[in-house]
Amino acid sequence: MKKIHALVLPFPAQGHVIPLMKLSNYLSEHGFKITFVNTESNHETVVASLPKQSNSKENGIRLVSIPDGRDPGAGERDFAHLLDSISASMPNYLEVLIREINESSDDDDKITCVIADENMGWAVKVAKKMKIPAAAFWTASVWLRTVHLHLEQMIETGILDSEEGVPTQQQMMQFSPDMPAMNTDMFPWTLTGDSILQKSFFRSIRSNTQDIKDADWFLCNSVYELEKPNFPLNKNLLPVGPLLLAADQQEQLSGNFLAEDSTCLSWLDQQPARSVIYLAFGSTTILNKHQFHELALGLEQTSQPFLWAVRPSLTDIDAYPDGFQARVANRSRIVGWAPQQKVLAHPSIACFVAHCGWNSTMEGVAMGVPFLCWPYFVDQFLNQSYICDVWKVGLRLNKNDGGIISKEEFINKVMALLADEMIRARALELKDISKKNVSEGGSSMTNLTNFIESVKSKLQRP
Ligand SMILES: O=c1ccn([C@@H]2O[C@H](COP(=O)(O)OP(=O)(O)O[C@H]3O[C@H](CO)[C@@H](O)[C@H](O)[C@H]3O)[C@@H](O)[C@H]2O)c(=O)[nH]1
Repeated sequence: MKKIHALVLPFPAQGHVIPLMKLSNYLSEHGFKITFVNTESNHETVVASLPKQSNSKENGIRLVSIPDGRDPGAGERDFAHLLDSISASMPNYLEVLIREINESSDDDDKITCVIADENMGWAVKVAKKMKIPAAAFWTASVWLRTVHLHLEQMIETGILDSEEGVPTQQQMMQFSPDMPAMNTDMFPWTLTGDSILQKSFFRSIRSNTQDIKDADWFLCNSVYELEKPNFPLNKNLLPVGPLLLAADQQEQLSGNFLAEDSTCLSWLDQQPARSVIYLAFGSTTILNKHQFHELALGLEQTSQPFLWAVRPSLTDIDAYPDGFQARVANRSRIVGWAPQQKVLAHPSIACFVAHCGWNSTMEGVAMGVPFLCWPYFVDQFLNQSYICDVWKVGLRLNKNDGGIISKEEFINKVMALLADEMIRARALELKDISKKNVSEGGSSMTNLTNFIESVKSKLQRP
């Protein structure tokens, strides 16, 4: 029988590379050979942060790269330019890569299936043109995908301007009677804080949503029970989440862009059960100096131990209050990049102060940890609404009139969250639901197994 060789293509951002790498680890352990395609700039960071002993070939995952089409030295955060150059140049680079691999391989080694991030929906078209079966993979909430699937309808009915996706007026939208109504000002592409980016983002969402339509399979990193009302609106979408790194598999690749600082795990071992506040803001959040300073003071004034992931680009290097680190040294750990999944699973963690990126949301839910929500942009406000209003496993932090989450607000909400037994109980219920889904016979696990079988059977057909 022909071996399955999947080419996996994430959107080139941390919150996309990680879940597709988790999926790749799983598939490689179930007989797939994986060629994982990064853009050239991300390739170096992913390879550099691999554990020294890891050998991606042995894992069955080969890391390769293609250009994203931007000039060398383009700004890391110039997302608008990135979105435009991806759609202009990457389809061609991808086609060339697939041809090169197939022409230099024997029959058993040719690419037999493409798994593309839906944010790279054009890759489904490339695969189809080359007569290769394709799966589309959605990395965010199904709720967000529902909104995207309604874009053309909202443009036709005049709710959205077709150029920039700006709502023509503020109004409440409800896509399913069993979901909360959302104000049009929560549409993620309008929450980028930059009109050029908004336009590119909207254009990219529209074309990707069209391009994925011919995919053979649709997968997402979610859990059926958590997003039930959205599935009837997302035909054929199979939830396979929460995707996690296997706790006992040291050899799995993480896809991190920064090296993990695992020294915090032994520090966590020394802390009392359910005592530590864990704070992490994903890969793109930026806190201005004033906000960061205020948060640090708030942390100092709670008497709780805390573990804070402060990536180098989170804030200015001199944003800490004078003497802060020395004053909190005996009850805190600050790391550049935490081994987040292991941290959230640790019994000493009491709560998760999170920016509500979808991966962090899924990981926190899977580990049964209550959330304090600090959304920054795009879909994170929708995810906050899930956490606080739908699942009821967390609390919101509100900004003051100056646009800042004050230290008083932070302290009050941390204390309220730690004392809230209902939230704690509900978080444990969701943990249980998530765990069942990814255990043998659970719906996510069954979907993954069926996907694998379906890919195999497609390859056997002449
Ligand atoms: O110190 C850290 C901080 C984060 N992480 C991991 O990094 C990932 C971060 O992903 P996510 O929580 O989704 O945040 P972003 O990186 O901000 O993700 C982008 O992509 C997501 C998925 O599409 C969107 O939901 C977000 O809004 C978008 O910003 C997660 O797996 C975390 O476990 C670590 O391992 N260590």
